[in-house]
Amino acid sequence: MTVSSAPGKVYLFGEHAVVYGEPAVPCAIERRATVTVDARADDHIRVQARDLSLDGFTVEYAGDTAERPDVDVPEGLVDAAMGYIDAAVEQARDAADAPDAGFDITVESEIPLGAGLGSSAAVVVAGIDAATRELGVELSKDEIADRAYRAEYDVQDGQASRADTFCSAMGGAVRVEGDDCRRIETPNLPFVVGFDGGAGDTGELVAGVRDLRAEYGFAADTVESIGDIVRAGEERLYDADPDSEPTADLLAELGRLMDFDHGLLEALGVSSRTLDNMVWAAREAGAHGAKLTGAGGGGCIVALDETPETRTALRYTAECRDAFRAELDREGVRVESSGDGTAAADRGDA
Ligand SMILES: Nc1ncnc2c1ncn2[C@@H]1O[C@H](COP(=O)(O)OP(=O)(O)OP(=O)(O)O)[C@@H](O)[C@H]1O
Ligand SMILES: C[C@@](O)(CCO)CC(=O)[O-]
Ligand SMILES: [Mg+2]
Repeated sequence: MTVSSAPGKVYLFGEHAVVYGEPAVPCAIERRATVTVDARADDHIRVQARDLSLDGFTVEYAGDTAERPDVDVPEGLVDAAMGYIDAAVEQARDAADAPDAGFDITVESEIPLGAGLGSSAAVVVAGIDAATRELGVELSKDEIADRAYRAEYDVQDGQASRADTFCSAMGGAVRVEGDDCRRIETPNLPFVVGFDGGAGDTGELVAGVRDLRAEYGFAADTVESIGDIVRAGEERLYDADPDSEPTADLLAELGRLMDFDHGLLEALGVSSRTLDNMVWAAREAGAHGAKLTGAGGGGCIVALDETPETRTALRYTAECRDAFRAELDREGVRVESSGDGTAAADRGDA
């Protein structure tokens, strides 16, 4: 049995525009998806995903033929869920040259689904890590990030950037521009997350921006302007001392750019009334800046505030279901236990 976990993320800025080759800066946060994988003697895949709905479900199938004895959730949801896990299994089989490998898989997660915190990337990254280790293959973090990207790309019909999967695999703050992915050192940024209890469909939201961009030059300009915001923000990050607390100037400037980014995302049609209300509640509470994170449509906002004020204000905001401080995760994917159940040693970066 092998257990691996991987973190979710928030976007400091750059989501959506990153799909069209602009840079983005996502940051891994200390909320994890944990995937337990047990090799089977046959080629069946059995999945338990209790967080996927209120009831959770179990699916067992072999090859392409789904047999769903215990399913009590809508079929579309099952298909959506199985897409990411299937794709992770395919990547692991390919990496280990074991096309007929079967697994019992359990997914547990602290990351709300479809809420902009990268639950899909975390599940895929942890799943590929656990399944390949279970087959005796140890991939570097870079290889896991690459295979996880291919899995998300397939499930999202070619509409995915490398940002979420690279960030989840490597941990920390990262910068992604097309195929160029790197870690960047930043001071500890005081992220506060507000969650409206809802979700957005990443594929649909990305398709909406793609259509707007194709129809209107000014929508394409808006996407480019998001890239300009990221370029301005990263200059400030490179100037900052990663080993010190962020200065008031840095927080003020990053916050201003986050506000600007949210305005442009709103213009591109990916915000919602509840996300906007949480953004305004955070700003009025004194946050340096606030924006939606991830695909949008519903789910989470991220604000910058080193005090408890924003969190408290969000908790008193009607549209907000949950508000929490999100610490930067600097570790990325990690193995929790493998083989005989002993905690495995840390693996170095590739
Ligand atoms: N705990 C889980 N168990 C099983 N599947 C999960 C779990 N968490 C996420 N997933 C898979 O990820 C899908 C959600 O991915 P989606 O990309 O739509 O949202 P997200 O990754 O949470 O947000 P974003 O991409 O905006 O950051 C779910 O439909 C499911 O297929
Ligand atoms: C909306 C998007 O930019 C981020 C989703 O978390 C899509 C992607 O990068 O694949
Ligand atoms: Mg996702």
